[in-house]
Amino acid sequence: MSNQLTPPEFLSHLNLPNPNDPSPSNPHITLTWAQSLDFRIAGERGKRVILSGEESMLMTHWMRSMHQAILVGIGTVLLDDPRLQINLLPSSPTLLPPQPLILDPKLRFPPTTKLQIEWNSRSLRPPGSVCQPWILCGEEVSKERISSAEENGARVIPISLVDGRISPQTLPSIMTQLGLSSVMIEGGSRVLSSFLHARRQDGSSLVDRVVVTVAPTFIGNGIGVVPLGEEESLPELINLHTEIMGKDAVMVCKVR
Ligand SMILES: NC(=O)C1=CN([C@@H]2O[C@H](COP(=O)(O)OP(=O)(O)OC[C@H]3O[C@@H](n4cnc5c(N)ncnc54)[C@H](O)[C@@H]3O)[C@@H](O)[C@H]2O)C=CC1
Ligand SMILES: Nc1nc(O)c(N)c(N[C@@H]2O[C@H](COP(=O)(O)O)[C@@H](O)[C@H]2O)n1
Repeated sequence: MSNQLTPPEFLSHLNLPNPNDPSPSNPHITLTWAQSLDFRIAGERGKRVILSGEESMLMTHWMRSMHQAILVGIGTVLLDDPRLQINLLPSSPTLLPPQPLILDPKLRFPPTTKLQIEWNSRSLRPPGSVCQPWILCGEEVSKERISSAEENGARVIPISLVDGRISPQTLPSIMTQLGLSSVMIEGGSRVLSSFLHARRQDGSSLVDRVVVTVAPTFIGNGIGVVPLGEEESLPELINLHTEIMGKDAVMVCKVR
């Protein structure tokens, strides 16, 4: 746990909405990941790799605390079993974890995940220090399956799918309905790709900021930042700030 009481100053480049403002109509979207020098975010068959050093991992927890929600795809939940907590930050009643949102079209979310187990044992923890997992699934998921996930302690939000997926363009309105004004999207590969490619109706990027931690490591065989074949049409990024954090370089960018 860190003794540093405030987030790294360069995170002001995220340009987040004031948390005291009522939910804006366009919730803020930050896309973030940690990658190797060879554009990988995980090892063979999706095995989790710790790429971030101590300093940049701490920065990631600060970013989590600055957003109202944190979003990952079900692929990441099944492969990494993440906690999505802010456990590296000093304990303080003013530092709260973000609301976890899982994109899970078929509602595969198992009751054995750390996210679920930690929520179900919340009475053992300080109030507000753990959030209920909220799962966005397809409307066609059976009532039985939804009831079962809810009985296990998750909140399930059925929404209409586009090509079998939760369309990135629907996320802002879902977030507004849920009263969430900012989200940090942490991956994995397929989710990063669909949001990097996503545009608003006026042609601008759906994503407000991209924060990339680059670790001086080669992974070789592994999972790319975006799936194979989806690299060609990636948008151009405009660098707003680069911070050296320990062994890593952290870049805050805008999407052109
Ligand atoms: N180094 C890093 O920063 C991170 C690495 N990872 C790695 O990423 C890997 C998991 O990536 P993936 O298998 O691609 O899983 P993923 O986490 O991207 O989830 C993909 C699933 O989400 C569903 N989905 C719903 N809406 C979607 C949308 N709009 N776009 C894309 N998918 C949508 C898909 O149907 C699919 O089942 C793991 O190996 C994990 O370790 C994950 C997060 C961060
Ligand atoms: N910032 C960062 N650096 C890495 O090296 C990583 N492997 C990740 N992965 C992301 O963090 C999630 C797990 O975090 P917790 O254990 O819950 O704190 C993982 O699922 C990825 O989303 N991130």
